[in-house]
Amino acid sequence: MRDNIVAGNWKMNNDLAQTEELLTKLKLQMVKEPEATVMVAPSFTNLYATFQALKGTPITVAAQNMHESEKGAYTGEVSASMLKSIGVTTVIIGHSERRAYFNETNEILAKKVQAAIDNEMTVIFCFGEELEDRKSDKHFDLVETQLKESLFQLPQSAWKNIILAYEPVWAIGTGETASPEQAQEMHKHVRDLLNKNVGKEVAESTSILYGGSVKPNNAKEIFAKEDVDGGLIGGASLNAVDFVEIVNSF
Ligand SMILES: O=C[C@H](O)COP(=O)(O)O
Repeated sequence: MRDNIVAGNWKMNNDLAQTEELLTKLKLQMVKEPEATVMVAPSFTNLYATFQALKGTPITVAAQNMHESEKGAYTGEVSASMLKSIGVTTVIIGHSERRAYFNETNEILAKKVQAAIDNEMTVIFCFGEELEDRKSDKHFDLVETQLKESLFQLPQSAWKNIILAYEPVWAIGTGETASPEQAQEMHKHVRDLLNKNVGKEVAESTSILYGGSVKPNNAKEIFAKEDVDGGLIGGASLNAVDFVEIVNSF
């Protein structure tokens, strides 16, 4: 039995006052026992306040990124132990925006994942193809390479702390979602890859989220697919009513 998960990635949005306002609304709207594990990922400056505000609620807090080193001269970076010191034990790694704008390669991401696992953190690992890759029918191979080069070196025991998030780049923030069938097709491909490269148990137990323009009006249909175990939500997670409606789509 896999966990259903809905995670809101707030990206570089909301200052402290706006974060507090959103948290107040979320706490009011969210049902006490949601059908899914619910997470939100605010910016670094709002992590501590978010963690404190959500204590005692069913919503957990994730960071949007971390550095692969434990400490040192890496100006502007944040380590796993720093996150853990404020109670944050989940981190998004490999988001396409990090890959595209901050040159995060599969190799760097492998190091980040390893550092997170060494620190007993949970990783939401993002991967997905660009439109060009899909048009030239390379999307399955590209995703295989992303997973192979960043994750398949992990021991089986690490996989209980890995959540996967398939995010086709062409569907992020564009209003264009992958169809539920396209999402299911890729998720099934990923589960087959897990089966082949890691093992049957991991393939069956790893949650694979879909991300890319998930909204209240399409979440139900996407989440209903057999191999889709929830969503990583960008834009719609900034609105408490929309986000809660997505969470309630299971
Ligand atoms: O991390 C979330 C994804 O990038 C999806 O963003 P979006 O829902 O705004 O398309």
